[in-house]
Amino acid sequence: MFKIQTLNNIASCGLDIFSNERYTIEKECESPDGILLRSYYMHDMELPENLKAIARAGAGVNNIPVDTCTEKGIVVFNTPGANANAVKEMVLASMLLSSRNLLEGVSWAKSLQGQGDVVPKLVEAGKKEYVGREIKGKKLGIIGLGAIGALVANDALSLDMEVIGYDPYVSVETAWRLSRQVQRALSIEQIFSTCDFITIHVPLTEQTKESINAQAFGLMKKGVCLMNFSRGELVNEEDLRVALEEGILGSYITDFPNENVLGMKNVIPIPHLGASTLESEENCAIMAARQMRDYLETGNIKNSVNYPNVELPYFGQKRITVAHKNVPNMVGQMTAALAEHGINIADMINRSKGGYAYTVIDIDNSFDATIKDDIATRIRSIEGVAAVRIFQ
Ligand SMILES: NC(=O)c1ccc[n+]([C@@H]2O[C@H](COP(=O)([O-])OP(=O)(O)OC[C@H]3O[C@@H](n4cnc5c(N)ncnc54)[C@H](O)[C@@H]3O)[C@@H](O)[C@H]2O)c1
Ligand SMILES: O=C(O)CC[C@@H](O)C(=O)O
Repeated sequence: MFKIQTLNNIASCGLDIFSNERYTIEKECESPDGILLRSYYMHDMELPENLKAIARAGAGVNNIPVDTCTEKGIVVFNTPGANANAVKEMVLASMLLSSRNLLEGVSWAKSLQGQGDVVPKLVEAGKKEYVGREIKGKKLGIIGLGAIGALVANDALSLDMEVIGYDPYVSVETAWRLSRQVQRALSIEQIFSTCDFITIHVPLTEQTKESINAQAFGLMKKGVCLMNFSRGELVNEEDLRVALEEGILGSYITDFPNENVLGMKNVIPIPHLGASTLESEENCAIMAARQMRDYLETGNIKNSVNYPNVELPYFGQKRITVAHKNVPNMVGQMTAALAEHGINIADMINRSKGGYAYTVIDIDNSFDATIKDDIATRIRSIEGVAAVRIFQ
C-alpha cells in the first residue's frame, strides 16, 4: 500500500486515479510515500522520512524546497501546461478590464440603484467618465514564452495586437507553437521600453526575483499596464509603489495581492484566480496524480522538475531505481554491487538532469529478502546516491 498526503484540495477526478486497493489518501499522514499539493508552502515543513515524490498540481514549484528534495532523492513533479489556458484567458480579460475601465464603470452603475426612472439618463450622462482605449493595435510585451506566454502571444495577435516576446531559454516545442508574427525581443529592455502592455510569465527563481524594479520601470512608457500572473516576488514592491505614484504604470494587475500592494494606487488585485477554473483544476489534478502513480508503481519519471524524464516499460519485473549525483562511475559501482550477488541486468537506462541523474535497472534473477536488503544497502552506501528503490 502507498500512502498519499494531500496538502491542498485536489480535484476528485485526480484522486480517483489512486485505486483503493493500493492507496490511502489522507490530509494528515504520518509517513506518506507521496505528497500532492497546489500552493501549500512546504519550506517550513520537515520532509517525511519515507517520502518518495511530491506532485504539484500546477506550474510554479517555488513553494516546494526543490533543492533539498533533490539531495534526498525525492522526485518533484509539476503539470506543465495543464493550467495554461486558464491563465491565458485571465490575461486577455485583464487587458480588456483595465483598458475599458470596466471595474470602475460597473461599480458606478451599481451605485445608481435606488435612483428610479432617472437611472438611464444618469447612465448616459455619466458614462463619459469611463471612456477607454481599444487594445487593437497596441503593443503587448510578453516576458517568458513558455506554456502560458506562448498561448497569450498567439491569441493577442488574433485580437490585432502587436506582440513581442522575450525568453532567452525558449524551448523548441514552444518555438514551434509560436506564430511567426510574434516578434523576438533581443533584450528584456526592448520589452520594457516599447510596450503598452507587459505581461510576465516566468518562474520565480533567484534570477527572476524582483527583476521588475526601478531600472525596468525607468525604461517604460508612461501609462503602461503591467500584468503579473506569475508570482508577486518578481516585482520590487517599493519600486512598484513609486512607478504607480508617478504614473509610469497606469495600472498593475496582480494575481498576488498583499497588504502593501492593496494600498497602492491603480492596482487591480485578483485573488490568485489565474488557474481557478474547473477545467484547469481537473487537468492539473489528473496529470499530477498520473505522474505520481506511475512513479510510485513503476519508477518511471515524467515531468519532474528535479530529475530527468525516464521511461522503461514496466510489466511487473524486478527493478531497481537509483536517484544519484551526476558524477563518473556511479553506474559502474551499482553494477559491481549487483555482480557480487551474480545478478544479471536485463535492461538499463541512465539519464541526467543538471547535477543529478536517475538510473533504472531491470534484472532477470529472483532473489530473497536478505539479498534484496543487501543490494539496497550496498547501493545506498555508494557516495552520491540519494535514494534507492527495489520493485519486485
Ligand atoms: N496565477 C496562476 O494561477 C498561475 C498559474 C500557472 C502558472 N503560474 C506562474 O506562471 C509561471 C509560468 O508558467 P508556465 O506554465 O508558462 O511555465 P513554463 O515553464 O511553461 O514557462 C516559463 C518560461 O519562462 C522562461 N524563462 C525562465 N527564466 C526566464 C527569464 N529570466 N527571462 C525570460 N524568460 C524566462 C522559460 O524559458 C519558459 O519558457 C509559473 O512558474 C508560475 O509561477 C501562475
Ligand atoms: O493551484 C492554484 O490555484 C494556482 C496554481 C498556480 O499558481 C501555478 O503555479 O500553477
